[in-house]
Amino acid sequence: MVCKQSEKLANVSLSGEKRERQQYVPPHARNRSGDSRAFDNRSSDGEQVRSNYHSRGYNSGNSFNNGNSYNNRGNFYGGGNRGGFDRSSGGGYNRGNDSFQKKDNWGGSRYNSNGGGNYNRQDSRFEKDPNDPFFDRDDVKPRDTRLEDKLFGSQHNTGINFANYDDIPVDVSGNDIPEGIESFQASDMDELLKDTVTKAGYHNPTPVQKHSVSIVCAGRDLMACAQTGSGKTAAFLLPILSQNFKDGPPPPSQDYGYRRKVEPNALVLAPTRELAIQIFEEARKFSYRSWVRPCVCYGGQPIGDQMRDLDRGCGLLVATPGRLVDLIDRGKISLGRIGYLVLDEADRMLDMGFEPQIRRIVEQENMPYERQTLMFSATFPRNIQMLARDFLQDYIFLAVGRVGSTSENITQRIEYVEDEDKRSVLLDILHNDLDAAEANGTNNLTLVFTETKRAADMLCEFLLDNKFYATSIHGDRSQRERENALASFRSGRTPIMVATAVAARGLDIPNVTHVVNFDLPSDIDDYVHRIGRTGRAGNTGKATAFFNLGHDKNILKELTELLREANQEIPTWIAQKTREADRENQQRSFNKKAARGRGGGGARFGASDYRNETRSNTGGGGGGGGYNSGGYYNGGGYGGYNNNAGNNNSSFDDHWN
Ligand SMILES: Nc1ncnc2c1ncn2[C@@H]1O[C@H](COP(=O)(O)OP(=O)(O)OP(=O)(O)O)[C@@H](O)[C@H]1O
Repeated sequence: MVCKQSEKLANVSLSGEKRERQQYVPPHARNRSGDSRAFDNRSSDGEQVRSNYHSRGYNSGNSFNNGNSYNNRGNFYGGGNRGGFDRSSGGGYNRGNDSFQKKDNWGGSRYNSNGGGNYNRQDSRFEKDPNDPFFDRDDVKPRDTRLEDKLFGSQHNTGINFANYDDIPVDVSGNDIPEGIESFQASDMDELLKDTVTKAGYHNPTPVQKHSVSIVCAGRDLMACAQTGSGKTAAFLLPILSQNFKDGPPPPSQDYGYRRKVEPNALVLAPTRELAIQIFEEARKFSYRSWVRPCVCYGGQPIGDQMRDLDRGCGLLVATPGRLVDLIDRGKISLGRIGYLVLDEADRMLDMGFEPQIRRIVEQENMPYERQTLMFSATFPRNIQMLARDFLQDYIFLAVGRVGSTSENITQRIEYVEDEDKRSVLLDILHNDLDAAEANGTNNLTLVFTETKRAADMLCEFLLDNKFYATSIHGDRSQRERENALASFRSGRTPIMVATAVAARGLDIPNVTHVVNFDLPSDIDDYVHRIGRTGRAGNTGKATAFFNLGHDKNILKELTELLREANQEIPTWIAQKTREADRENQQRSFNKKAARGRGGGGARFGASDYRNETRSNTGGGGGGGGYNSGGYYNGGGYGGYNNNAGNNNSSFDDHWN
């Protein structure tokens, strides 16, 4: 089906001459003098546009140089002492300042691999100020106003509906659930972190943060599910960093020599490179002035650069699974000191086929059994709950709203559009967006999703031919191109980005006011994540989906449920199309969704803590026995599941086996 659609797109794109394509005038713009407002605002002729496209969209390398954050960080920490092997220059906190000398043993004076950041600048900007509330704390670096501007300068503003998050019902289940925090300031979080949180403009915690801070600080494992854009990143970073700040840096490794491994204390696994970079940037922000030095490792970039950066110290590592395995194989990283493991968007990692790598990282390396494990996503299908069973111990399940639901901050519209009309309808939408942006004087961004990489490229080309500034992001583009495209979109230079699923998860881009599903995904969870790129942090957004029975009938029922649940308008044609799709579905012998364990018709799997579902289904009792994931850990049997079942007095057994 996808192929068919691509062919159709190809026909439009390739068969028409360029001039012909440029002659397209969308219906609402007809009879106007000059139909090229999309570009006319910026450029007066088509040729210029094309060159603008190259300089703005694809080749604008400048802006995302800061994506290579570890290179930039040379400016902030240690001023380019990349080697880190040089004791005299690479050490953490080796300044002549008394209060810092005390700590020179923990900052990683050799290789810095205990997580201490380098801090050896002889610069008056970095001298401690006696009026600083943290003056007496040896583990807190002096302020750096330039870095503050960089980290906290462009805060993401929360929207008018931010307070409404508190109205979303919260379901917390498990043993001995700690009380959620009321506010960051009244919580037990480390004082330095409280200060940083305020600098970051976080005045009130979101519901997922209220609970996760107390749960993680209480030393518990957590499986958390909350709607897109509701602050899950800080929900895991804040308690981990707070605990790290309180615990102080680990003792230096006894292992000296050039083969010495980097031993982070916290590991965050993310499915995509861009998401890993984004989490890393958040970690950098929240670890400001602390001993924790975050690093990021992901594919598509020279591994040597990443290894050198790791040598400078790494307390918290954000990584994509493939690159992490590579670094482990090269003997660069040891997981022997991991105290916190986070699987962000774990369901997506499994969809992408990362399960073997994840299982290897978690089960077959030397990761301590006594770690805390946290899993976060807006959706939790069956396969991910099974992973939770294997990796988490006596965990608390936290759901803010129904698992897999969409935020009411997003106004969703479903349009019935045949394939051959999609481009024309899209142009109408983009013109309307442009009108709205002009009227409001805002810089609105529109994200358009296609199903295939080829379709993304062709649609981007088509938009450029129609004088819209657009760029594209997908897995066939080089990492540099991907990062440039994202930076160009983020900055508003190309306010339209055509993307595949690679941009569906986790990306937090302010001003994305409209998400268009040019092609609907086949999985409803993907739809939830895609539209979640707008309407974040209490801001409002729009999502439009092009639906047609040829492609999308499998998703229709779940889509309708989702719309109803989020109080969205349900178009009248949907009832009729649902009946048609039902008739067809009944005739099909194989139901893909059922194969994935979603269960047709009723509530989707994972709508609540699965342990409870199982308990009520089986009548409880049992416990223990059951699952043994293979005994990678000393003492036989990864005890999490058995433990959990036993403590809960609930029964996982037959359901999981
Ligand atoms: N307590 C808070 N106060 C103000 N802003 C916040 C708060 N928590 C998070 N934010 C902001 O909200 C935005 C969305 O947060 P985040 O990216 O963590 O959402 P998410 O739940 O992980 O979304 P997704 O499911 O798409 O990954 C970010 O810009 C973040 O800075």
